[in-house]
Amino acid sequence: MALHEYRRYGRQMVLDGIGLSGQLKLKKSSVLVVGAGGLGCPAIQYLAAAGVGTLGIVDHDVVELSNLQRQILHSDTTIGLPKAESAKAASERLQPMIKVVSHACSLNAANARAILSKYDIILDCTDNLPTRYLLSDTAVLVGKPLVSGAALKFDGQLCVYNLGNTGPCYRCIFPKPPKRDGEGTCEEVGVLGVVTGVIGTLQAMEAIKIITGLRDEQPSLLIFSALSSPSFRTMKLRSRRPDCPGCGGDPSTRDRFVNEQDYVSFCGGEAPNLEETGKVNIGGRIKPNALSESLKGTSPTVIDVRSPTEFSICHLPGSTNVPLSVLKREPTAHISQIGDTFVVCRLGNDSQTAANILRSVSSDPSKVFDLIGGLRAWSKEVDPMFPIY
Ligand SMILES: Nc1ncnc2c1ncn2[C@@H]1O[C@H](COP(=O)(O)OP(=O)(O)OP(=O)(O)O)[C@@H](O)[C@H]1O
Ligand SMILES: [Zn+2]
Repeated sequence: MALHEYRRYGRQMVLDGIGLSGQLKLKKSSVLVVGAGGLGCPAIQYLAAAGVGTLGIVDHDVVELSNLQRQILHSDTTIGLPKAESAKAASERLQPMIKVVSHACSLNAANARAILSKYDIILDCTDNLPTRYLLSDTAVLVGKPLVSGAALKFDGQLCVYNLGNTGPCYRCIFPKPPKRDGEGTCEEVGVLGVVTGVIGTLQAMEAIKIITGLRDEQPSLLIFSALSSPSFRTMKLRSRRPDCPGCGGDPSTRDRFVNEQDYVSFCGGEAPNLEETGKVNIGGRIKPNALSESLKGTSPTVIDVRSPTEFSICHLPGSTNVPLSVLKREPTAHISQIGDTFVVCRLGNDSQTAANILRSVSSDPSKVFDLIGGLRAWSKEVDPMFPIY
């Protein structure tokens, strides 16, 4: 190591358990961060600063304004650029001596093995279940530990899978995709940036512990709830399930298992379009421009099924806030039996559910409409100044 490296890393090299040998291990190591979003940005930042020799960054998305509240390696000037490139440039600014490789592509069953096998440790900083299962299966296949993080609203989770190639994998703990009742993605239900910061930073911590040999091999799941006291809880995890298709059985068949998996449909596929699945009683769906016309001159019932918090940020003039949970309890109280009823939400999913419920109690279901694409589409197509997020 050069003199400037002793200076740069001195504060962590003096720590028992790190020392010169630990710093050299970090320098020789390579970590792949999948997802350069809310979790990936803080993880990349600390791994780069700590001197991890090679960092790989996978992300298929581009930077958007709504990312900047938590995806701290990106900035106004990188909006529109691939996140993998934006994060690479930011980490190179932070630490010019390390090697950063960007993979601006979707990680899928066809490329996961080739990409993961180039690195020592994998960080799952993504936000969707198909990628979580794919990463877990592939990490087992290529024999790498997988440091997995998740964050939503005020809560987060952290777990290291396939630790020492003997620890449980994601499928051992979640043989079926975990149900998140009434919950959605960060985009749907929100997340506090600091929560992703906490979990992403802990993912970097776990990676550093594994590289330097400071991590024991006891599998555990850390649960973080910013609004609870205490905020951190740790649960010991069971060992591998012998019948787990991801890590149990004959290793020679695992490659085929990954190739044959349809990860998206295993996890329930895309958010259902109720109209296509035949669950909408009649075709009472309306596009933003048509709703805009319908609102002119008349004063129909407009029900906004978002939460009161979301409603207080912005809403259509004359609309009434009836959160979906309230509407489900007493649908008849909110239906206009005379004129049209228009139901809106943010992205157009909850309003479909709500409209369906209202149709089932309406004397004329053809007068109940839900706004396609929600208020997000309204802001794009009708009113660009509408401050939806
Ligand atoms: N299979 C995948 N291949 C590559 N990148 C992925 C994959 N799955 C998820 N990602 C990336 O993981 C990141 C997850 O981060 P995060 O949820 O904070 O960002 P986001 O999706 O931009 O957020 P929002 O939900 O607010 O739009 C995203 O940048 C996303 O592009
Ligand atoms: Zn398993």
